[in-house]
Amino acid sequence: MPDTGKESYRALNGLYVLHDELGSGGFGKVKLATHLLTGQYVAIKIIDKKKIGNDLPRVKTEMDALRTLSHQNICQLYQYIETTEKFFIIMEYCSGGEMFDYIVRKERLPEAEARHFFRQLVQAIAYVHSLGYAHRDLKPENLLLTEELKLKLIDFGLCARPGGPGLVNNKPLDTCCGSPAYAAPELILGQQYLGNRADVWSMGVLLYALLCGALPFEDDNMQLLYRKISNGRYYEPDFLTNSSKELLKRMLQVDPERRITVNELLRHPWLNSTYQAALKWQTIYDKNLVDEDVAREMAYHYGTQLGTMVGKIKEWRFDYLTATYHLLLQLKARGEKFALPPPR
Ligand SMILES: O=C(Nc1ccc2c(c1)CCNCC2)c1ccc(Br)cc1
Repeated sequence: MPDTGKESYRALNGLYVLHDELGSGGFGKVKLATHLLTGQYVAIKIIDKKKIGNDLPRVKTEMDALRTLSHQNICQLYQYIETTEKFFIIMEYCSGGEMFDYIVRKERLPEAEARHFFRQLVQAIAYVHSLGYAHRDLKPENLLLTEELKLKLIDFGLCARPGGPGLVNNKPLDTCCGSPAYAAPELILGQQYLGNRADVWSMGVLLYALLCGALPFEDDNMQLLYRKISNGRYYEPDFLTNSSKELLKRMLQVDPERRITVNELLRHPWLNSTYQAALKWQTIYDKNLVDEDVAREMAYHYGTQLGTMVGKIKEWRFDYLTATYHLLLQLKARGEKFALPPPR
């Protein structure tokens, strides 16, 4: 009997039910699924080991990053299942879909709306860099939106990690990666580059896309595209305000030494105008703090003491228990009732 695919999904039996496909990335497909115990939607990235071959290290890189990163603007890892044939990466479902589709639908965003999203991206990247990571593949397809139009960063398959091949913070990196249209000049020229500064360039390309509904550097011919990026000259539509033009100029500096840094970005007037609170980039989550209401509901369901359940949650094993905790916490944060069935 040919493998209907069902067999290789048996690791999900009783835990998740799969629904339609949400997208297929470089690594495999992402499917919508239901987490059975809570009835909540999740996104499951399914990676076939045979198909990724020697790209396996990128999956490990992403998993290491996702285990460490926990931030309000980063798509949360819930659970990770490895079988002989597949990886199942169970993630937060972002029902608003990709930022790419959002921009296409609206053509371009008014400055205030672009600011609403860009502030969240800067917060996510400031947090990622503070832990010594660089994302290195920033593009609209890797920015997802929740129902409440919160921004969530995904796809750390190309990120540079601390102590990896060439550190991130002000240490040279030499692996070329990411999507050319968003890639920094120093990166496409194959020079050694700093992950943090390359991310700022990509964020500049993203800000241009948000504000203009087009890319600053575009050409079907790869060589011509590379030349445009290396020259760093781009069209400034008349509808751009002077402050937007000034910020784009600071971000799309060909010389990484002259490019604005993330720390300067956090304080830039363009990001902070019309907002009282300065950008708070730190994570709102504390791995040592477990929500007691959620833990109590889980202790009831699993028939354990509250203290025992809190201890189990704090192990952060990214198993079904971790997924259940995050999903109940999300329900509580949305002010919805969260209850688990009584112990069997
Ligand atoms: O939620 C995700 N994608 C998604 C959610 C909703 C929609 C989309 C993608 C686009 C397809 N149309 C429906 C709207 C998602 C979550 C995590 C990862 Br990794 C990759 C994708």
